[in-house]
Amino acid sequence: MVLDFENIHVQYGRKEILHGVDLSVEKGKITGIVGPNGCGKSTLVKTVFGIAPMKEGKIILEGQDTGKMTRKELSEKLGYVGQETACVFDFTVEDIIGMALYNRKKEKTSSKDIIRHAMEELKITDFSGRNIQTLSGGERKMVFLARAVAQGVDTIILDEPTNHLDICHQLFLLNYLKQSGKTILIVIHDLRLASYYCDTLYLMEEGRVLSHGTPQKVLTRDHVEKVFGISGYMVEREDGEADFAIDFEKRIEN
Ligand SMILES: Nc1ncnc2c1ncn2[C@@H]1O[C@H](COP(=O)(O)OP(=O)(O)OP(=O)(O)O)[C@@H](O)[C@H]1O
Repeated sequence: MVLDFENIHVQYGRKEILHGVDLSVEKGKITGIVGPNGCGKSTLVKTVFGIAPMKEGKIILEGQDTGKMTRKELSEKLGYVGQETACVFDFTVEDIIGMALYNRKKEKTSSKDIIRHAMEELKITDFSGRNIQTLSGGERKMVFLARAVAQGVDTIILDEPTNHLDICHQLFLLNYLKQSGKTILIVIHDLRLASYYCDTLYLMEEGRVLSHGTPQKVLTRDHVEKVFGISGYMVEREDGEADFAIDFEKRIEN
């Protein structure tokens, strides 16, 4: 495994938010975390960077305890795209993407070329020179994704990256991640997208992992009803691909 969360406990004040979470991310695969609002998904991924304080537990990245790594060492191995893309200063798109380069060792390719390449990869060359504050929420999201790409790392953690993106950009982004061959840990709300793009899913409920495994194993009718209070389940389409269906009319009485 590339990244292992072992027995993670997080507490804010007197309230324990995560009660011993274990999660493993496999090399070259997309691992998704799903679960209702407030169940602790973002808190879990933030523990890697020390943004959420761990009371107990350990995170192992490529065999190293992240608690013993400097932020620079972390940034050489791990990219992060958080939920927040607000920016109050007058940075250009290139300035934001260029922030990724502080971790990169001296190499033949110039900084300008790396930034340009990341913009081409995410098809945002039209934003060149724009002040980040003048971009829409979805456009800003793509810039922050380009920054993670410019980091040149093999593992990226993304917290609700499809938030603010229209459906076309959601599919573009997820297809991009899928074909990139990178190791991806993604917090994602859309169960249909999660079921299609993720190799492994972790379903969280109230600070614990209720189930993990293939989307078929995790997104059962029982689990979905219990955790989300809706009627949804995996189905097989005519072409043999798995899909996720919702009974829109049916409400579950808890
Ligand atoms: N800094 C903080 N101080 C106190 N409580 C916090 C803090 N950050 C998060 N929490 C609480 O921890 C719980 C988990 O929050 P978290 O953001 O991890 O949930 P989530 O599953 O990512 O939710 P969402 O799907 O809404 O983004 C929530 O009850 C939240 O109010």
